[in-house]
Amino acid sequence: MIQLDGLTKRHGDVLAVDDLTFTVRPGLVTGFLGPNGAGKTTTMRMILGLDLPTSGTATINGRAHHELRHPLREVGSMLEAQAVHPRRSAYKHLLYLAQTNAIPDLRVAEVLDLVGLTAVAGRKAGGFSLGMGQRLGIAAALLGDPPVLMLDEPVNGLDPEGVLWIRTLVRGLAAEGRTVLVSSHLMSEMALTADRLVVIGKGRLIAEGDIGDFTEGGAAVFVRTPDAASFARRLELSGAHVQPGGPDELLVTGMTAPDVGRLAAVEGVPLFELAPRRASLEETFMELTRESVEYGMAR
Ligand SMILES: Nc1ncnc2c1ncn2[C@@H]1O[C@H](COP(=O)(O)OP(=O)(O)OP(=O)(O)O)[C@@H](O)[C@H]1O
Repeated sequence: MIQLDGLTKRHGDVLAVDDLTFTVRPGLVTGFLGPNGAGKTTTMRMILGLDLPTSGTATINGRAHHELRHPLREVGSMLEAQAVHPRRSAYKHLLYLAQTNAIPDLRVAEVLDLVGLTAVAGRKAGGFSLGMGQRLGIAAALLGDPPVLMLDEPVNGLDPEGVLWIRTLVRGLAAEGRTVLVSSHLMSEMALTADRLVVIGKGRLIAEGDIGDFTEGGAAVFVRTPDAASFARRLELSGAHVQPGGPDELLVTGMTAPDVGRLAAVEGVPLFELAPRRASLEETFMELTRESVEYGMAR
């Protein structure tokens, strides 16, 4: 479990992270979302003890990072900037990490296999493609078989096969009962990967909840009927909100699809289409972060 309590980081005039309090639970993938500059990386760096908070605390399974006896065995991470010596082979890189963290040498071969790098383990990491570099970063994160994992934008720049691989891996790690925090600005990706979302903007918590909560809020009902104008008036009299669409089309909010259908039946209105529409995660995210993005652009 990762627990943040009033976590705050100030860089001069910039409040990069502003009083963040939330919990990342085990057994789930938690997506950490926010527009560029929202403070995701800074938050992850503080959890990992790489940046000191101005105030507040971040703990991993109840302890601050500096209190962890074998950090790599308690939390694995991959931040955007990869610290790999370019002339060192993937195998040597992982072996060095293992030996400095009291992890058995044999585990290196295991994680290389897990991420599909066994065949290129002897090659210099400097010559790796982006996708291979990400796999090596993940191998390092998994080296200590940690119960907690944090990945900063792991799918950035990957091809579809790489994206699918990360998605499957991350879901598998959570299914094993691990705590998994994944940052991203790709809402569509999080919709497929995450169970829960924490959304931040301007360093502040904007929303937190199960993935379904983010799409249900904007639920609407699409209606196609030749009596659109009169049915719209009837719907509004019943308390729904109606937006006209194309010819014969209505978008109804504030009423469920079965209730719209029942009202049409009572009124004798022919329906050619009646379909619940969930707001996409992308739309909900844009709506939630509009203010912080505008603020960001005005700076
Ligand atoms: N070392 C630093 N010195 C000064 N300002 C910083 C420093 N690190 C981050 N910031 C600022 O803090 C804010 C949050 O940055 P951060 O990198 O954490 O955001 P992010 O959500 O990870 O964004 P991105 O998706 O663009 O990486 C930004 O305004 C950034 O410019």
